[in-house]
Amino acid sequence: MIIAVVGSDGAGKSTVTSLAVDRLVEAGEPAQLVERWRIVDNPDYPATRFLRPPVSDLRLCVAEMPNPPRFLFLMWSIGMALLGERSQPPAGDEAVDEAVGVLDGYWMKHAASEIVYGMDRGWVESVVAGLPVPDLVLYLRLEPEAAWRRKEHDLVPYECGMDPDCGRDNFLRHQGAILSLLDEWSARHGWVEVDATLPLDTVVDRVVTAVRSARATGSAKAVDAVR
Ligand SMILES: Cc1cn([C@H]2C[C@H](O)[C@@H](COP(=O)(O)OP(=O)(O)O)O2)c(=O)[nH]c1=O
Repeated sequence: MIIAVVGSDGAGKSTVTSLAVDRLVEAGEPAQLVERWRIVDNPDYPATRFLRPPVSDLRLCVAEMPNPPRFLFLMWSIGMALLGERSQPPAGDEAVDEAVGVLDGYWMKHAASEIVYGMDRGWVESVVAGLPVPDLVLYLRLEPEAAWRRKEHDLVPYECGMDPDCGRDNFLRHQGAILSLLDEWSARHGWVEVDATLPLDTVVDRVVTAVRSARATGSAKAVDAVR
């Protein structure tokens, strides 16, 4: 089962996903955090051994890539994180149904961002349609102003319309455009919106509840549980 935690930059994807998975694992539940950079220097992913740490350098290299290679790299890396693990049980194994991969981000924010950077929207949407469809998407929704307050001192140009100075106006403009696309996809694909301005504990609780409910009852009922 695949559950994606998505949202624009600063919405809390990494923080919330990591805390939610920790909580599930501590409770003995078969949840696994899936994020793209786990494929680096990790023997569980033998086919990605050509990638070299540190991840901070890889991130810089990605930002320097031209499109469409950059977008394709981002989709390739999350696809590998999801599907390329050596220890994955064979398809059809019961464990496949039981295990929950909780994705930090998946394709959504990057696809939106690359469309804002000028990629053809129809082409981007066709590419992501070829990736595994999540059983549930939890959309941490945060307005750009609130994201700016969280991230003001921790920004990279990629998050700010490639403004090397990471200025406020460019951040707000770029993130506003990303949010519009995410809102549209959320409505179209039936994502479950979680108010990311709620206290962190509450947001984590909602994600944990949704994962448990999805495992126990199937994704449709998990949608009701989190609402
Ligand atoms: C979840 C959360 C994050 N933060 C901070 C932690 C980080 O410095 C920053 C961004 O969080 P992060 O989890 O990195 O967001 P994302 O992965 O969606 O880009 O916001 C808060 O201040 N409050 C919160 O409730």
